[in-house]
Amino acid sequence: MTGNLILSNVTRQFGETTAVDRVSLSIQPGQFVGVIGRSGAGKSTLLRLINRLIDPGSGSVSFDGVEVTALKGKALRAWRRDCAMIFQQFNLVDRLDVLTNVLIGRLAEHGFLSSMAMRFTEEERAMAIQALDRLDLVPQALQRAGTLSGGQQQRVAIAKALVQQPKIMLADEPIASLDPANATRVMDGLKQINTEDGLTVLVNLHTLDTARAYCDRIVAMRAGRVMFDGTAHQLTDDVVRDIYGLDGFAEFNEAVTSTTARATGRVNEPA
Ligand SMILES: Nc1ncnc2c1ncn2[C@@H]1O[C@H](COP(=O)(O)OP(=O)(O)OP(=O)(O)O)[C@@H](O)[C@H]1O
Repeated sequence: MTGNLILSNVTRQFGETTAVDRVSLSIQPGQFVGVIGRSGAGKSTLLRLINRLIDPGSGSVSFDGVEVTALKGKALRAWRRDCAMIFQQFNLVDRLDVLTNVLIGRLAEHGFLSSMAMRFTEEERAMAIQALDRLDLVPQALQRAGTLSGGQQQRVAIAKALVQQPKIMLADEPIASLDPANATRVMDGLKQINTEDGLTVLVNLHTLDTARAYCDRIVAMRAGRVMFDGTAHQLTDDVVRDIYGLDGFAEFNEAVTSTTARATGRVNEPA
């Protein structure tokens, strides 16, 4: 098993809009990949195509040589468990405690009846506590999720994703609604898991400085197309201006605090 995720010429339209336009990417196991782009660039659609929340109009998504777009029934459910997804709005059950929210990540392993009864084994509880410990959330384990800060809730969502024992972690703008301090803790949590477990992480981001600080590889999208695919070092300010124009550059750079290395980037012209 290699853990290679390969997208070939993936396209998805919504009416007249081509949300994702002939995207080809090959993502090796253990990479920390940031997908950047302005609102509407196709970032969310790309992640949803990978975990099959939506289907492509054409093209192929494969993982370890298995065609993901052809999966059905049990195999599709297994794939959704293998590729955990984290959302901007956390997707926790506010009235349930943190530990139970994390355990919900195990439900894909349960049959219908034990899911309904929310019965979990001691081993699963231990796994959930361990995941919470990695994200510094053990003291909050019995607190209602809705009473936590946004950053803590997002870290609970990461713990919940971890107990799914995924092969790849997808995060759709996980820090878009957080203040900088909480955003840093969430990104640190993702990076720690990536480094310690070798788990592939694919994360949609709005700001350049975050992508440059955390990602081994940055994919920049515009109007559904991949316009750049390279390292943070290669994604110079000049390259960003080429792709997004001056307005886009200013928007991306709102949160930029550090200066950027001046290296030569690779820009793919749209076909
Ligand atoms: N379910 C849908 N129905 C119709 N149009 C859609 C749907 N999902 C996405 N789109 C359109 O596809 C394009 C890409 O949207 P997408 O949400 O993937 O972009 P994004 O880069 O994630 O933007 P944002 O940062 O605002 O979430 C947009 O024009 C959007 O309006």
